[in-house]
This record gives sequence, C-alpha cells and structure tokens, in this order.
Amino acid sequence: MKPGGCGYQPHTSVGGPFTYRTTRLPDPVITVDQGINITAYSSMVPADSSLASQGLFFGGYQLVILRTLYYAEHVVDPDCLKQRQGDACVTLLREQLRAQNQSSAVTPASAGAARHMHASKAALVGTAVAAFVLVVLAVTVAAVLVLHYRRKRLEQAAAAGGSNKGSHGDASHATSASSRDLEAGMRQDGDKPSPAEAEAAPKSTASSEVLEDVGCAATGPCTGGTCAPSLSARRPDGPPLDPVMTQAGPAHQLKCHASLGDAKSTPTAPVTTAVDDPPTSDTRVLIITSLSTSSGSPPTGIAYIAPEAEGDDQDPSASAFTGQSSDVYEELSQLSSELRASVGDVAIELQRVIGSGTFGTVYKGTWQGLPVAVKTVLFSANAENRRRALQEAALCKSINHPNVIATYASDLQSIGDDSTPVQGDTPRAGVVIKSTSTVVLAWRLFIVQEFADGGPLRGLYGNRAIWPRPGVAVLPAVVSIVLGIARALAHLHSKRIVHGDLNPNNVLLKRDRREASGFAVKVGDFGLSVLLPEHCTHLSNMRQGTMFYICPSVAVMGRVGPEADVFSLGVMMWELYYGVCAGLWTEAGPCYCPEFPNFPPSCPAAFRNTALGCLQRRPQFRPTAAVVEEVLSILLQDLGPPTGMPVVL
Ligand SMILES: Nc1ncnc2c1ncn2[C@@H]1O[C@H](COP(=O)(O)OP(=O)(O)OP(=O)(O)O)[C@@H](O)[C@H]1O
Repeated sequence: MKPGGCGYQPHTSVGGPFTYRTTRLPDPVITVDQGINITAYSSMVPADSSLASQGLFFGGYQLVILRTLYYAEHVVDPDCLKQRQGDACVTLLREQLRAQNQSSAVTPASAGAARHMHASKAALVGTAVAAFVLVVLAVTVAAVLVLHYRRKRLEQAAAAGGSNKGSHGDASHATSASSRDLEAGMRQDGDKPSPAEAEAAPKSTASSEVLEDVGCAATGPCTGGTCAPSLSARRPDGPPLDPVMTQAGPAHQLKCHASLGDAKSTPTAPVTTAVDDPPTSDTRVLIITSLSTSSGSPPTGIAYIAPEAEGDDQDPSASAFTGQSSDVYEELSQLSSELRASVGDVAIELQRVIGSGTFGTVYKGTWQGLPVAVKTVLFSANAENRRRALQEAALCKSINHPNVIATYASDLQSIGDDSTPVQGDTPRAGVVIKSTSTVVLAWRLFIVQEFADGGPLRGLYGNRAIWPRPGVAVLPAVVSIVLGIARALAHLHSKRIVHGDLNPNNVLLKRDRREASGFAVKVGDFGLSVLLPEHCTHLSNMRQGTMFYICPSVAVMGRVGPEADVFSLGVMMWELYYGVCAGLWTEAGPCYCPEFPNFPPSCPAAFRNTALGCLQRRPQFRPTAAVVEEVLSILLQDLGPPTGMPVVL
C-alpha cells in the first residue's frame, strides 16, 4: 500500500528504462541496462524468464476463464527450462502437443462416438440419481413406519400396564422418551420443520450466493478501478459494421475469421448482460420506451440489470439498443433533437447506427457539416458505469493527438427522476429504470467524436492490397499502421493515461492518402482507460481487457500500467505482420494461432525484435511506446514508400 492509502502499488522497475541507440542501422539495437540485448533475446534471456514459461512462446497457451480466474494451460515444463533454453523446451512441448492432437484428432466417426458416449454418460448419471432418490424415499418411509409401530406398541404397553403400579414409572418414562424420539424422527424426516429450520433454507441459498460473489471479492477491494468479473474480459468478436475490406485473405486468415465468427455461440464466452433471461421479481428492469412508436407499440428493447450488489458493472445499454426495428428512425430523430438542445444548439443529424459495444451504441451523424460518430452510454446513478463513462468523456476531451480520435463535444443528460411515476407514464426523455419499489435516476452520456470512415482495424485484416499472399505483407503499410498506434500510445503514456483495452476493434482507421497504408490510425474507446496518479506506475486489482490482447500480468495479477498497452501493441504487431487475428476461438476454448508469436526470417529484425520485446513476460523488459515509435519511424524511413497497389476498400 502506498502512502496516502490509495491502494495502488507501483511496481519496482528492476532495470530502469530502455535506452535506444539512435544510430541509423538497418537493424537497430535496443538494450536494457541489465545488458540484455533484445535483438537476440530469445536465446539470451535466461530460460525461466522467457515467454516460454507463460506458454506464450509456443503460441498455444489457452486462457481459460472461470469468472475472474484465468490460468494458462500447456505451460512449458519448468524442469526442462532448468536444463535447456526456452526455445528448445517450447519446441519439445510443441511436438508433444502436436503428437497428442494427432492421436486425438476428431473425425466425424469419433465425434459421433463421443456424442454417443456423452449421451450414455448422461443416461448413467440420470439412472444413478433416480436410484438414489428412490433409496432415500424408501428409507424415509421405513423410518416413519418403524416409529409409527413403536409408538403403537408403547401406547398398547401403557394401556396394558395401567393397573401394574410397579412398572408404571418405567412405562411413562419410556413413553416420554419415545415421544421425544418420535418427534425427533419426524423432524428428521422433514415432515414438520421448526421455525429455525424454516429460516435455514433461505440462509443456505444466501450462502451459496455469497460463495458466488467470492470471485469478485477475492480480487481485493476495487482501488479506483473495477471489480467487474463479467466485463473484465471482453471478446474481440463482433464483425465491423462497415462492410469494408471484405476481400478474401490467406487460408489461415479465413480460418481465423471463421473461428471468430463462430465464437458468438461459444459457451465459454464471458457473460455480459443477459438480455434473454426473464427478469425476476427482485430484478430491476430497464425499459427502453424511447424505442416505442407514438402509436404505442411495445418497447423493442428490454434488458435487465442485476441487483445493485452484483450488477452495477453490467451496462444494459448495448444490448438494449440491439433490437433495431422500423422505429429506429424515430429514435434517431428523438436523439437528434435532444442533442441539438445540448450541443451548443447546433443541429446534429443522426443517420444510422454504426454499432454497439459493451457500454453503449454508436451512431453516425453530421454536426456542423462534419461527419461525426455519436457514442451514447446509458447508466444508472451510483453505478461503476457512471464513473467509467464520465472518465471516458473527460479523458477523450483532454487528449489532442492526430492518432487519437478527436472528441468534439460531450453532454450528460439525466433521464428519469424521482418524481417520475413508477408505472405506465412516459418518462421525460424516454428511459426510466424501475425497480419493484423505487425509481432509480438514469443518465445518458453523449460523446460527439470525429468519424473514422475506415472502420476498425480488425476489418482491414486480410485485405489483399496489404497482405497479397499468406505471410507476405506490404511492410511500409503495416509499419505505418503500427507506428500510428505507437505514437498514440506514447502520447497517452506521456500524459499518464493507460488505454487499458487496446485491440483492433478500438483502433479505428480514417482514409488518408498521405499514409503508406492509405489510412490514418485513430485510437479510440477509452472506456477502460485509467489515469495513473502521480506516484503510481500502475494500478492493482484491475483485471480488464480483451481476450488475446490482455497482458498476462493484467489477466493474472490485475496490474495495469503502460506496459500492458505495450503488450497489446505487440499482439497487434504480430497480427499486422500476418494480416490475421492472433486469437482463435476453438471448440476447446480460446487459444492463440499456432504461429503466434513467431516471425519468419524474412521479417525485418527491427520489426520482429520490437514485437517480441513488447510481448516480454516481464513488464519491465518491454520497450516503452516511445521506443517502439522511434524504432519504427526509422524502419519506415528505411523501407521507403510502398510500391504495391493502393489499398482499396
Ligand atoms: N469515432 C468512430 N468512428 C467510426 N466508428 C466508430 C467510432 N467509434 C466507435 N465506432 C464503431 O462503433 C462500434 C462500437 O464501438 P464501441 O467503442 O462502443 O464498442 P467496441 O469497441 O466495438 O466494443 P467495446 O466497447 O466492448 O470495446 C464499433 O464497430 C466501432 O468500430
């Protein structure tokens, strides 16, 4: 704990900052002051600190999510690491896994057999449960009969011995004792629970709820950050809405995209708002009446928020708006008029929905003749979402950099208030959050931003103009994109802002002919960003990010600092080199592409080593974003302008 009790723990940087020799070399050398040369780090870094020990090196580590718990499977054998270099152990492990995979390859026949086996298992379990229930019933009936018989006999004995003065005392004693037994027996049978027992049942339910909450509590108190298991790991899926860059990519890119597409139905997905679950009696209901028509048709989007204690981190707005219908135009015009009133009385025309993320819906619009993106975030008072949304707005406004999405205006509106009738009335601005007894104040935040017409970076992957063949990239284009991201990060970090959720969905593109790729990079979505206090190098207890891009030390230890962004950048450097996603959602769960994080020998050393440096397991061994920026700007100059065809959308 740091002085001031803020709960943040700055990490101890063992070696101090990276230094970079700014000599114009085709193969720049990056060093850290422990003397580790990361141009050859894979063979020089001590084996136990290589990426191998986190399973990353062999490209197959699987992050398994159990609520807030992450763990890596298939890590390299530590005994092997004592004897050999990390690379050698990784190769060994990879071979072992390949052999295992081959022997357990799933054929249709084996899949059928597996299904059959699964069904047989289920039948067996069902039979066992039924048998158990029958046995319990039989024992209960037998016990009741025995007790009944004993009571009868005692009554008979008492009646028969009424004249026998000598045995009377014993008999009455026996009777009362037997009555006690009988009572006890009856209560054991559960025929007549005592008031205390009656109370016990809800208590046991409550305790199971408490157990379920332990995942959140075990992460420690939320120290200015989040403690949101359901939102902590985001999936990078959700296709870009703009139908750009749809050309077929290389074979394994297609596989990658297909897998990501399939991911929507993968049961291991982290849970977000459960829209389809019916609201229970103690569940607050969010009714989106703004989506209803004037003719009074029912709301088109209904979502529910879990009770305060566990549901504050779940923002229903994203799902609430997903049910688009013909009413959407009415909704857009209503939002437009509300915005006109709030943004300097200058008309904003909303034209369409671009998409919706975890925290809200994004619209395409026009404001003062400029194309704009309008982000809306709905949240209730006192919710963690409120802090996040307001922080996002404040951060966005405070950042002014060509590689960060510009924020033109933001506005917070309260919608619904304590005087709003609970039932049946149209709330002031269309939305009210109701509970069984109270009306909770709700808010809507508008953020008017520069519109990125190239869509998210993820939509660019596989574009033939940049990746003409599998494994072949137009390097100047790729490097210019990475450079744009690195510049944005270097700027953010210089202002002590950690983006916290860097991934190809949050890196947007804007057409710009001056750039080698044809796009200017615009980093956006500051919903999970944090501002580091002066004396802190990172924040603790913040397990948040997006699967495949989240830094292991964030996922495992909840430690968020600038290095976490650099790790995510490393993953994206690999993706940009190959033009495919690094992560795959397979039937077995999420895992990295088998090639990750290797680069072919043809890859320029500066690019390869920088990417691998960003992926270093130890945060202090990663280069800073400023170093990455410097290395890549030199590389870009050395590469010269691209010679291929321009990127066509
Ligand atoms: N300024 C913008 N210009 C163009 N499109 C945008 C802009 N901001 C967001 N979008 C698009 O709107 C959609 C939703 O964005 P949002 O940032 O809300 O969610 P996300 O990043 O997809 O998911 P999450 O919030 O869960 O990280 C995405 O497809 C994104 O590319």
